Amino acid sequence: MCRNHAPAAWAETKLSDAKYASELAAACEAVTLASKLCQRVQQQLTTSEKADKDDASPVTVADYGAQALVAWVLQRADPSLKLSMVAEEDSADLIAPSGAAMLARITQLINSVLAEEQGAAPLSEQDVVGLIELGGSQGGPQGRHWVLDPIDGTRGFVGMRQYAVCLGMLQDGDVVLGVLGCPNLPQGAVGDDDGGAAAAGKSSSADVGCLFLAHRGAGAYVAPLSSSSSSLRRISVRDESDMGNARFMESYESRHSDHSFTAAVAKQAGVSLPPLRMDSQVKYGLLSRGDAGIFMRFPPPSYREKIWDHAAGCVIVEEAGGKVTDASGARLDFARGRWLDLDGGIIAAPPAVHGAVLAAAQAVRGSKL
Ligand SMILES: Nc1ncnc2c1ncn2[C@@H]1O[C@H](COP(=O)(O)O)[C@@H](OP(=O)(O)O)[C@H]1O
Ligand SMILES: [Mg+2]
Ligand SMILES: [Mg+2]
Ligand SMILES: [Mg+2]
Repeated sequence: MCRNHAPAAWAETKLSDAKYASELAAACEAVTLASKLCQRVQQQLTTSEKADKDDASPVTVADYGAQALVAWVLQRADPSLKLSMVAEEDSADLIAPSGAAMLARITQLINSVLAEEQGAAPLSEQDVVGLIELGGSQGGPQGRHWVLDPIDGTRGFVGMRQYAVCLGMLQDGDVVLGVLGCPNLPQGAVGDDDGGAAAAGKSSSADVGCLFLAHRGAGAYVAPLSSSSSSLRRISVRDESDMGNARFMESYESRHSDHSFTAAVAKQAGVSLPPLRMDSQVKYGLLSRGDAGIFMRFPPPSYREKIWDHAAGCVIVEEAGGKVTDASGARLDFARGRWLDLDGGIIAAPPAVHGAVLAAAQAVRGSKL
């Protein structure tokens, strides 16, 4: 892959000379393009463009469209390499006869974005199916695998709240790049007063839409989603250990993360501020930017986490100086395939706070056994 594709703004950072500079540039372009498709769809989503998967989670034309567009950009960035991508969506429902109308609508959407944003020739329905199917890799500890959640927080997307396009790059078992496109997130700090409005995806300001990115060893950054190549700002987690000032974040949906359990952990740890409840990996972005101090996720015991729900967010938090572990304090291991087998839940926080939250979670878990 040639090395001259890094945006000019990167010269100001450690990124232009970084090992995976051109891959990061491609990832940012892919996420930005997919985010544009999502923004178009969110305003005009109709019920016929949603389907419920077996686990009752929704999938929309935008999930499929974003996955195909990310694969298209990555493939084009390096046509000589066979793309290995571990992505959430598959083509099964689209190639079934009942999926014909949805496939036609997705192809039309992709082609309008490609024509307007890239001046590119239209894709056929078969091309679109092929791009979506590139996401079927099993990942693993060797070589390079892109890790994609085309829309994380589909419930938030459908409900006009927060969502994120999430792309990571796994190299020999380590997530070395992460990019999050967050079209509904205010660029300014999400403070105590506007937390609820931001969670709902509503903001009084025009400055909405953020791109978070990180390169292992070269830091974490944020830029406006609309002009990500011109202004990058380095970000870091909060430097504060006072639990009285700490705010924690968790899923908007209690079925994704047990709100009563996190409330008990917060109480045990001395956290008194109410939680900020938001959909998607936007929460990892907010932690990395210092808007909130703690992220907790405690799904039902039977739930198995997937790597695309955490890969990009995790490297961004770590490069912003934060710590991300499961409920037994182990780092998350993204090299085991499509699943992220971990113990109990996920806790992310600055190092000065992480230990106390982990101890509190273990105490609450112990008391419930
Ligand atoms: N019962 C469950 N428990 C925990 N997580 C779940 C879940 N059902 C779905 N999820 C996952 O939670 C993700 C959203 O996380 P959050 O709650 O932070 O918004 C979903 O991502 P998708 O929206 O990409 O499907 C999905 O993978
Ligand atoms: Mg989903
Ligand atoms: Mg997800
Ligand atoms: Mg998703």
